[in-house]
Amino acid sequence: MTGSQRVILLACGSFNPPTNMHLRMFEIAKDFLHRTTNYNVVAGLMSPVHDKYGKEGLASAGDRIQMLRLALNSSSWVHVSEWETTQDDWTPTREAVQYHQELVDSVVNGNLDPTAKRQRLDASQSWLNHLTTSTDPVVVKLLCGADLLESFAKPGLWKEEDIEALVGKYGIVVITREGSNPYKFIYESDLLTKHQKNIHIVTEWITNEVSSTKVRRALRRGESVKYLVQDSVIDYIYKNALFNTHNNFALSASHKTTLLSATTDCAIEDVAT
Ligand SMILES: Nc1ncnc2c1ncn2[C@@H]1O[C@H](COP(=O)(O)OP(=O)(O)OP(=O)(O)O)[C@@H](O)[C@H]1O
Ligand SMILES: NC(=O)c1ccc[n+]([C@@H]2O[C@H](COP(=O)(O)O)[C@@H](O)[C@H]2O)c1
Ligand SMILES: [Zn+2]
Repeated sequence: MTGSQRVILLACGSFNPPTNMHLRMFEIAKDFLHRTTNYNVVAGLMSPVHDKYGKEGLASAGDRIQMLRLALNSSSWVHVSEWETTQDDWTPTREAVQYHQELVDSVVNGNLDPTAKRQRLDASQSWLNHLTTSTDPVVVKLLCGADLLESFAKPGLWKEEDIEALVGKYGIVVITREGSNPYKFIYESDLLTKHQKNIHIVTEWITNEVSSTKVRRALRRGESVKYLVQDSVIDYIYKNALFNTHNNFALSASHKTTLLSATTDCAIEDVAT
């Protein structure tokens, strides 16, 4: 794309576990940006939150990274960034965006000597490699659902200067979610209205209200989550007895996930009898 601005979409979240909608967000946002702006989306990154985020029922970062890797096997352009999980503590989202922007700046635009560049590329992620085929600048934007945008209003949750940096300096791409009204939310905020040009609202018409919470609930109850989560992720969850699936362990050990997911109800009866 000539004259276009290269963009990386960075989604921060728990991904506990990653659902198909987490993956869809990237496809929806990319299509929208290519249709309505001169952005060229060159990569997507999923940045799982640190264990110390402390959300109830949060699987370990190691498990969440493995699940993301499995889920992203089918994507040619979205990758996992482990950086947040390797820090000593939880990282505010502004810092996560800033880190990735600085990393990209140093490798794509920076004046690093070839050895330092090599080290940085080796130490980091393969997604950086293909960006170096051009010296056109790359900007990192936060990709999120409307609930995350609306959480800006929760008292004490976000620093004002972080919100200002996210919308003013970097930019946000927001996917609508059932029950959200991001346009109204922006209208009611002076700060967001000031930076409206940098907030891209993507109305998702093919709505899918899957959430990790609902998936965990279904798993806990031994219900099928097939077609909500990638098969490879379901396998991983059962093999590692995540999200209280150990209650259904006999079930998982004796059945292939595909079979299990399609026939959970009968399988439960089989095991019980
Ligand atoms: N169905 C969805 N539609 C739009 N955005 C979504 C959807 N599910 C998740 N997201 C977005 O994905 C990002 C990561 O969210 P998160 O890991 O909290 O997923 P979640 O499904 O909301 O999980 P939980 O139920 O545990 O809060 C957030 O920006 C969130 O808004
Ligand atoms: N002040 C902040 O930067 C801030 C506050 C709350 C959540 N977050 C981030 O939002 C993401 C969403 O997490 P949830 O799973 O809680 O919806 C996480 O990556 C978390 O780090 C950031
Ligand atoms: Zn959430």
